[in-house]
Amino acid sequence: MLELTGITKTFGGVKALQDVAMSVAPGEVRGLIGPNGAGKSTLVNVISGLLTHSAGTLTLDGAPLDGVSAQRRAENGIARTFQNLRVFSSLTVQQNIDVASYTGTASGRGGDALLHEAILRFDLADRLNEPASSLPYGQLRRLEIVRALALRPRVLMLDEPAAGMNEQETEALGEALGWVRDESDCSILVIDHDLKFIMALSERITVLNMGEVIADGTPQEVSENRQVIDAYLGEEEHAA
Ligand SMILES: Nc1ncnc2c1ncn2[C@@H]1O[C@H](COP(=O)(O)OP(=O)(O)OP(=O)(O)O)[C@@H](O)[C@H]1O
Repeated sequence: MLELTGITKTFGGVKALQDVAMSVAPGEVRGLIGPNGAGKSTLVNVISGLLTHSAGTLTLDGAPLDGVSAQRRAENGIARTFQNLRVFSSLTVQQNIDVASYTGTASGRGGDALLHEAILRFDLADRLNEPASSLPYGQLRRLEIVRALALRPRVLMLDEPAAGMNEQETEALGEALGWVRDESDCSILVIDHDLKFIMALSERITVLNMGEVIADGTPQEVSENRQVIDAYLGEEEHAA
């Protein structure tokens, strides 16, 4: 269980996060949505240890993460992808995955069979021996996710995985992530602006606005929440 209490992050005078509380249960998919600048990426950066929070506490399975380096957190099972792609373009797809496998704790969670299945589900099996630089954009994004899965994470954080994908690619991505949700005990925290995608995938959703949590609930609960409609969804999405 990943647990955040009172998380605050300031950049100079800007309060990017204010008193944020959130928990992600084992195996749960939690969506994180909100308008541009709401603090979503900052929150993922704080959880992964790229940024140090200004106040509050975060724990993984009861153990405090405060002061634990980003690398250590990754070794302890917190994996992530970035808004901008960060694969090793001169290595093959397989090598990219292997590097992550060696880096991970490989403590037995998941196992090779699960990783093999992930390569199939994320539609990379035909491209394993090709350099990552030869992959089209959608496949590169999927490679990033499989590489993160190769770390055998307990918590996988995805920062806008569907960004730049067409409807078909987004649908396929949603199906593959649904498989991760159903077949592994890995929790997923996913940011995206594609509401159809996020509503279908997430069991619970946290909504941030100007650094504060304004709603936390099932997709249906948050889509009917007046504050969320006013701050982010708008009447049209609500009606849809
Ligand atoms: N390194 C930084 N230095 C100064 N301000 C920052 C920094 N990173 C983020 N901010 C500010 O913190 C706030 C939250 O930004 P953040 O990128 O977390 O929002 P977001 O919800 O992820 O937005 P988007 O949906 O556009 O990606 C914004 O006001 C942003 O300008």
